[in-house]
Amino acid sequence: MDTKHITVLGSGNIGLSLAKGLVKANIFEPENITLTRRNVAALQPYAELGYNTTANNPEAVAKADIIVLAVLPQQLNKLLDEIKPSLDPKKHLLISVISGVNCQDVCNHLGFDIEVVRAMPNTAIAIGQSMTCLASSNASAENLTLVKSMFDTVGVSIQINEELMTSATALCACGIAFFLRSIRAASQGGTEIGFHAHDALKMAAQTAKGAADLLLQLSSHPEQEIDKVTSPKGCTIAGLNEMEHNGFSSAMIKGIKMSAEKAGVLYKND
Ligand SMILES: NC(=O)C1=CN([C@@H]2O[C@H](COP(=O)(O)OP(=O)(O)OC[C@H]3O[C@@H](n4cnc5c(N)ncnc54)[C@H](OP(=O)(O)O)[C@@H]3O)[C@@H](O)[C@H]2O)C=CC1
Ligand SMILES: O=C(O)[C@@H]1CCC=N1
Repeated sequence: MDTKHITVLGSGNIGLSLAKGLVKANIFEPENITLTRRNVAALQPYAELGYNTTANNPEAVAKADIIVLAVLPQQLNKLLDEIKPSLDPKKHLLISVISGVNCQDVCNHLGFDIEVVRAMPNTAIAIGQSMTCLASSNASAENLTLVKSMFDTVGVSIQINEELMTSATALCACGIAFFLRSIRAASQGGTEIGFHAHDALKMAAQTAKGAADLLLQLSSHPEQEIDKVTSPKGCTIAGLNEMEHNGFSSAMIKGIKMSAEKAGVLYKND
């Protein structure tokens, strides 16, 4: 894989996180990655690390084997118009991390068929801990395997049906923000009951990591693990029930449904 050249068109939050993750996983050298954005000066720290940086999308496409589309949904059509003359369906594989845009939407806008794999990572990709969902309606099995092997080096990936990609966006890509907010809220509670803010945050984050690892390593169900914590007449069940009376689970479920709804219309509304 490291003999290939990968170009990230739209090197913002997720594009840069992906590039950093691929380098950290040792499957690409910065020299084999080109990063683009219009405000190319903002990429100077990456140029100093050996990445190729440019504002010239067609040039960046011409030197790539794999092209990652990582602009906002509302920025996509303009980008596709710009790179269309440089795209070669026989040479290029597109990976789109853009929410709400189908593989067919990309081909329709270009006016020709090109293999597109949709990937929905989250920002933990920068440290090799992403949950990434993959889907395609037109990529070869070989290219899907290639993309899966790439994303498996920067976390865990699964292949899903394309119609579930907006749901995957809500649960996994937006989801990391939901868990971060939960940890922040727990730390705020911790400060109110006596811990300095930096200690409370560290304690809350490690507690959350332990909870996730209990489920991942033991393959157990959350309620099974919760039952082990809630002593009869104890303080855990008192706190948990208070949270539920205030809509804790309901708020998370409603938030995820709202994000999925929004993810489904991000492109269509522009
Ligand atoms: N953030 C996240 O956690 C995730 C985001 N996504 C998806 O990834 C995409 C990007 O999101 P995010 O990284 O948050 O957004 P950002 O705004 O951080 O990144 C988008 C980048 O695209 C650049 N850009 C815009 N137009 C062009 C262009 N014509 N040519 C080259 N670069 C361009 C912008 O820089 P400049 O203005 O300088 O050109 C910017 O750096 C979205 O479609 C989102 O749905 C998917 C999964 C997770
Ligand atoms: O908030 C957003 O729209 C993007 C998509 C998933 C994560 N961030």
